[in-house]
Amino acid sequence: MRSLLKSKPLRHIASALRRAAGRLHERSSLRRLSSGLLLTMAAGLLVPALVGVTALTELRQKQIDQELVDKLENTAVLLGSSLVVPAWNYDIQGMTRITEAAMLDPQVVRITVRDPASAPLVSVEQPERRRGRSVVQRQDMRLSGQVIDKTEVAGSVEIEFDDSLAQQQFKNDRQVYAFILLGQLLLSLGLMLAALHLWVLKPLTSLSAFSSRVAGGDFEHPLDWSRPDEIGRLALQMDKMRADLKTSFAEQRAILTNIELGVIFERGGLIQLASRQAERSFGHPPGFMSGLPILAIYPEDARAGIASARAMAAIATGDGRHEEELMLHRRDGSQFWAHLRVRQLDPAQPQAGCIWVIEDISARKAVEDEVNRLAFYDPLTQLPNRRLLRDRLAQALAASARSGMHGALIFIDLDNFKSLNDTLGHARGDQLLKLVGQRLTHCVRESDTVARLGGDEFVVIVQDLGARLDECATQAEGVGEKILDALNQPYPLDGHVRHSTPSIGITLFADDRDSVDDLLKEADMAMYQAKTAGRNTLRFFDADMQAMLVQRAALEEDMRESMRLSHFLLHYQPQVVGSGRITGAEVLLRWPHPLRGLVPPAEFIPLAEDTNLITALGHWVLETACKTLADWSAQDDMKHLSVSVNVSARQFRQPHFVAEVMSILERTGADPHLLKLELTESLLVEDVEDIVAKMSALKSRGVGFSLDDFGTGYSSLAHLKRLPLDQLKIDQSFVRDILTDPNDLAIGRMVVALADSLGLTVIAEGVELAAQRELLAQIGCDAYQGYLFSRPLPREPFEACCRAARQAVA
Ligand SMILES: Nc1nc2c(ncn2[C@@H]2O[C@@H]3COP(=O)(O)O[C@H]4[C@@H](O)[C@H](n5cnc6c(=O)[nH]c(N)nc65)O[C@@H]4COP(=O)(O)O[C@H]3[C@H]2O)c(=O)[nH]1
Repeated sequence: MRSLLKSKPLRHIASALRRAAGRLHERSSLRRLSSGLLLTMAAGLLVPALVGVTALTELRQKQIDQELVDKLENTAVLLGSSLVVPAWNYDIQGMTRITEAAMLDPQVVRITVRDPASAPLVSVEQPERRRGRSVVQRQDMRLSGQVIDKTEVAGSVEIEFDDSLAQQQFKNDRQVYAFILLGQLLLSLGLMLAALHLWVLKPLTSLSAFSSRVAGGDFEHPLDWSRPDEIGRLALQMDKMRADLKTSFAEQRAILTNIELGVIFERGGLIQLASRQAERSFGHPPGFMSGLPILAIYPEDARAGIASARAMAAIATGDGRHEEELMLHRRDGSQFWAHLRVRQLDPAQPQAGCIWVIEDISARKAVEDEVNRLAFYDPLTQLPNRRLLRDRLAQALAASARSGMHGALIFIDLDNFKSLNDTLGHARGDQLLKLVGQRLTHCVRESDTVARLGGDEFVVIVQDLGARLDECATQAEGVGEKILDALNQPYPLDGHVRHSTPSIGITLFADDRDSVDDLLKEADMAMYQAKTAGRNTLRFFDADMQAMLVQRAALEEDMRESMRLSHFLLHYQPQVVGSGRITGAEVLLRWPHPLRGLVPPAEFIPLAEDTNLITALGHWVLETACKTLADWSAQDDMKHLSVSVNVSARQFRQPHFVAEVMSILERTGADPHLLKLELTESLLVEDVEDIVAKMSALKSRGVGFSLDDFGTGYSSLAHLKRLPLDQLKIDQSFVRDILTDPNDLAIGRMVVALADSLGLTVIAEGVELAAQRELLAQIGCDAYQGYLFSRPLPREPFEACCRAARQAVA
């Protein structure tokens, strides 16, 4: 076989087939199928043909060889017969003629005639030797019959054949066989290929194109074939599959288009398919999500990496599913809350991809946020409320215990907010609270917490102020001062500028040993200390404050009890002109406490103001003072005396204050001209219109007004000019050092000058020394009040004092 293949034509065929096969191999799979079939068919035809040709040529070779042998033998016999007589006669010429005639056969190469003793008689040889094999035949020449009686050997003849002609003949035959074989092969192959192309390859090519169209999503064009054979059945089945696919794709698309969830099919990190809702959720036009990396749905910041890594890791290491709620990224860069569920199609084959189901939960989150906001935030200021504050404080304490860093809890209460709210109205009060919240937020870092406890109470948690207590205290004080300054700035409310001040209490924390409640209580107590210290200031908490607070609560209770039992008293302190003539008295409230003795008003008046007991208490003071006035009007030596009554800002701001005073005056029969109301400067901070109106109403009935503590507050000249005042009172803080402190003296002078310019009288309080009185007289002060003349006294001793003074002057 190998030798056969080495023959040239077959080599050509084989190499041509190989080339054809090679070319076919490079083509599509269908081409590979056809080249495979072609090779198989060629081999199937070629092998039996080669075997047949081989057998045939071998047979032919034998046949030619045999023919040569037969011919040689026949020629030898014939030649022997022809030469026997000449040989017997020793006729050389005759033998030569015969042999030369025999030599005409091209296959005969040599003829040698020998005598009986084998001596050559005639020998003829072709001049040119052939190249083939030599075959020699020797034939005895026997004479018998007609010439002699017995058989005699006349000699022998030797004939030599060359087989080259026979071999040539064989070659020619073989070529003919090869050409016949080749022709048959090519014809068969051609016919088979034509049949294969027509019946198999062409339909397969059409089916392949059809399946490519279906694979590309074209389900619309059916395969309209009617062939009864196997390929026809295959085509029918494929078309049925197309129809089924069309239906199921239509169903799938209907689901993907109408489902309210976003569905993404992802493989190898790329989005293969996205539902319409997914495209809508992410803000992509239809079809635009396919091909995008799945990471594109995550926000671009650092959380995205973490979130996506979390999802991938959970899918890879878990049971092939992952679920979480997180923010996802829209095409326009905005973000939305989503519930994300990721499932692997086949956990055994991660490369098969995942289904991502995305539910836009923005609306639900918004509701949750709203609920959360309502539960944890103050609706007015949008600041954390008490509940959230407690939670944040607990977290801050835990964090402080972990880090060893100190923090501070700052309690802020607005001074006089209640009266401001009452006089300005709730809308403006709310506006003020909002501004306070905003200012507080600007005073601290974003990580700190500003909360509103309710009313005018705010709390700030400041963290990480330092590892040392002193360092922390300094920092906290800085924050407190900043808050104090910020809240002292004027508040623009509906076109009017208002003022408000805070009292601030600060407590520090360094670990979680103190409970949330303890800390809040401490900061609250510190804030009260700030209030007691005169407001608009800040105080740190210390342990004594606890006791003080308890005492304060008890005091409030006692005060209510004393009011019920009418235990309060009025003391009268003389007001004098010149060297000692008493013109009137300031009534000063006294509280004889069953256990504590006489409690000074400086201790209980602020508490009465904070608890609003001052309104009832003030009413009682006014009524009692007016009764005294009425009593004195019946006494000749007392009827000229005026009475000054302290009126707290809260009391004055009562809407019915004017009516209340009128009604008391009427009821008691007191002369309004002898009643002087002492207002504090701090009253003038808010709603001057209302104050002017009330004062004017009372003034028109004869009631006089004195401005108490003048010089300590905020009164502006513009305000003062509008108030129907009668008197300015130089505060005792300026009188105390007026002899030694040039500033205090200058203030005294300024008050007198101001009073002159406004047409008011001036009274100095806290005059303890004659030198003080003299100096005050020198600078133009009209009246005096102080221990130099008398301490505040109960009514009877006061009356006795007045009478004694009258007699002394007389
Ligand atoms: N060191 C010193 N002090 C002198 C001298 N002369 C008088 N004082 C005190 O100075 C205070 C004067 O009253 P104020 O400035 O109206 O200040 C009053 C007033 O603002 C308030 N207050 C007293 N009674 C009433 C009241 O009935 N109603 C209201 N709203 N406040 C009152 O309590 C404050 C304190 O009253 P008090 O403790 O009675 O204190 C009184 C009086 O005892 C002196 O020479 N030296």
